[in-house]
Amino acid sequence: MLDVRGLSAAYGQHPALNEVSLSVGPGEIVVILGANGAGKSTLLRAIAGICEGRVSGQVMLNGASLTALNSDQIVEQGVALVPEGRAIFGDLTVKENLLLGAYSARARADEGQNLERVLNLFPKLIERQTQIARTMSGGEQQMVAIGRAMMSAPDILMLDEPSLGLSPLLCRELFQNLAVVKDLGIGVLLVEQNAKQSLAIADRGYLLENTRITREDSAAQLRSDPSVQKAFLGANNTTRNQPPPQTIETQPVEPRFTPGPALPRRSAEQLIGGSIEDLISSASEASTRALTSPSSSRVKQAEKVAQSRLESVLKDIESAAAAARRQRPASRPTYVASPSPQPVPHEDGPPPPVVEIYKRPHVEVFRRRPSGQFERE
Ligand SMILES: Nc1ncnc2c1ncn2[C@@H]1O[C@H](COP(=O)(O)OP(=O)(O)OP(=O)(O)O)[C@@H](O)[C@H]1O
Repeated sequence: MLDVRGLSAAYGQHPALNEVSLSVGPGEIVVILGANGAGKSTLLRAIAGICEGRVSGQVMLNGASLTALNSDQIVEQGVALVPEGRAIFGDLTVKENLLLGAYSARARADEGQNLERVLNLFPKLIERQTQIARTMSGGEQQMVAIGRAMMSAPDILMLDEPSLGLSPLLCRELFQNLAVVKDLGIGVLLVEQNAKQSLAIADRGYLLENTRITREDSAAQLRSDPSVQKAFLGANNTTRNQPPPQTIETQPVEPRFTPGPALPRRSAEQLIGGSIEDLISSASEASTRALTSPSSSRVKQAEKVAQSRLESVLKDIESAAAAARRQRPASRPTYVASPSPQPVPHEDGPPPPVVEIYKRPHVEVFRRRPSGQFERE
């Protein structure tokens, strides 16, 4: 049983989650509904220990606290997250992606059994195990992402907008698969904008509005509630995919909760559960294999066509720029740099707020050589 008590998160001065409490039982599907920016992804990331902001509150799994643990330890305890956008390793094969999910000690011993369970859940992956993941369709990639999370043998599976970008047919298939995950006794915490299909398979749901839980109810009650229908189920729907109904605060905001210690950050190697070097050499091997496969001449042909299209677009841009230069007036206004940046005056009121963005600072770039090998830049 996952039990979240008073979970809050903030990015600098910007509160993203306020005193959120919820629970997910074994074999239960719980859906979180909310408009864009309500704090849904922050909630899942905070539970998984990967929120970049300041987090406070309690997260318990089967009575044990996860609050002070890092994300690897949280996976080890039995909570897995399928993040928004899937985040699979595109240059690795399907099987390599799945096996990366079994890096935790709790899953390693039963790797074979877990793989069998995933392939039973997604039979389409059986004959695709050696396929390079990025060459698969969006729906198939989503299966790989969920399969990878399932390889960690979780008690709780969290999914962030898994239906995003999928066709209606693939959406239906995805939600049917989640119902099978539930039948395995795994608790599912699902963030979705597809309220109709998610409420159809869910047991309970929470409404998250403007950083706070405003309602908890059975999925059946939520489905039949006119206000939920209006907001999330398409009846005069005006809020789905719209910004949350909050006014933008232009003054510094007082924190509305007591900040606790930040959850520990993780290195990239902790994230993937192995060394970057091993991952790169595995990616190199996969990519070399792909280039030397019988279809590689077709790939080269396609690359040539793309290259010549790119060159012709660049030529068009250059000639347009040359034409613009010829038409430019002889004398141009002179700009004098001001000593310090001044806020831009805003005709209708105060200037827009400054939004702080928190990102991981470390980026490494790898170049793929024509041979298919990857090298660090
Ligand atoms: N890394 C970050 N740095 C700064 N602000 C952030 C960061 N991540 C999220 N936010 C802000 O926190 C708020 C909640 O974002 P979050 O992604 O949790 O919302 P959401 O409900 O998942 O939205 P969506 O449905 O659009 O994905 C938003 O105002 C967002 O701009």
